[in-house]
Amino acid sequence: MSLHIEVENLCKKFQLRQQRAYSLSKIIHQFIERRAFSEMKDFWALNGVSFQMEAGDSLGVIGVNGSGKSTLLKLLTGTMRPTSGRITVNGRRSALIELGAGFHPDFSGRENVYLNGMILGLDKNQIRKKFDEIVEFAEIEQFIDTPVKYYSSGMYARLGFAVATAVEPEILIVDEILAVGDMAFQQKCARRIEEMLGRGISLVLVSHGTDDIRRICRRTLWLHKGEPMKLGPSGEVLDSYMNFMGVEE
Ligand SMILES: Nc1ncnc2c1ncn2[C@@H]1O[C@H](COP(=O)(O)OP(=O)(O)OP(=O)(O)O)[C@@H](O)[C@H]1O
Repeated sequence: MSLHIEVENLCKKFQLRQQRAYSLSKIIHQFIERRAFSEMKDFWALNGVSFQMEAGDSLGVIGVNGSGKSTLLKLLTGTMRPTSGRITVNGRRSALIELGAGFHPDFSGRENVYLNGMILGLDKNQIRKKFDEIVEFAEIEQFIDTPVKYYSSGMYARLGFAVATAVEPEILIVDEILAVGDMAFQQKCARRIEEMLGRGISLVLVSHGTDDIRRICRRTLWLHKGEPMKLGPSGEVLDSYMNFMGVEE
């Protein structure tokens, strides 16, 4: 089996500006002397993450707010570079990590399908062939010629998901975004993802909805403050995570 994703000791450091806690007289003194009120501090958003994914593999990523999940996805999509470590992605990626990312608010749904499809690597003809299927999946026939700035967040997510999955990626990277759709749509997305996995794509899915991860993802990576806490079969990792969080299913 070919390796779709290889991540080795991945680290991402940010520089965080820290305001110094000073008295007012000190602040005035600093200001007069034109000295900085703040200093930069290193902050590791991701520290030593490693995993491999084969074709057809699925990885869930969980963790509390600020644990580094989105940072990992940005590194996987190539929109951010690691501070150290290695990341190799073999295959056409399609990412849904920001609501309506790549959508132009003033363009209609139809125009955005073409724009987005082209960004994701299809030509005009290929998009034309898939157009009806995309609109039908998104269930927004009635609004397809309306500028997307008038869409609800659910409609944005539907169209974004429909386009991102219609381009037949080899690697699908999905952030929390599915959570904005209603339950029926979430189930429809989950079914489409399962079909795609059956065809051999790889999936990285970030979700706070542990049910989705348990159902869809073979393995799960639990991040905490940027550190990999546990990586293994989803059931085991999710049980440890819930235990750690003190929540019962
Ligand atoms: N560009 C940036 N500059 C500085 N710090 C950043 C930057 N991006 C993220 N961080 C910090 O890195 C940490 C991890 O952020 P990240 O968005 O990856 O977390 P997350 O697990 O996706 O959180 P959430 O569940 O809230 O979406 C956070 O503390 C965040 O403040």
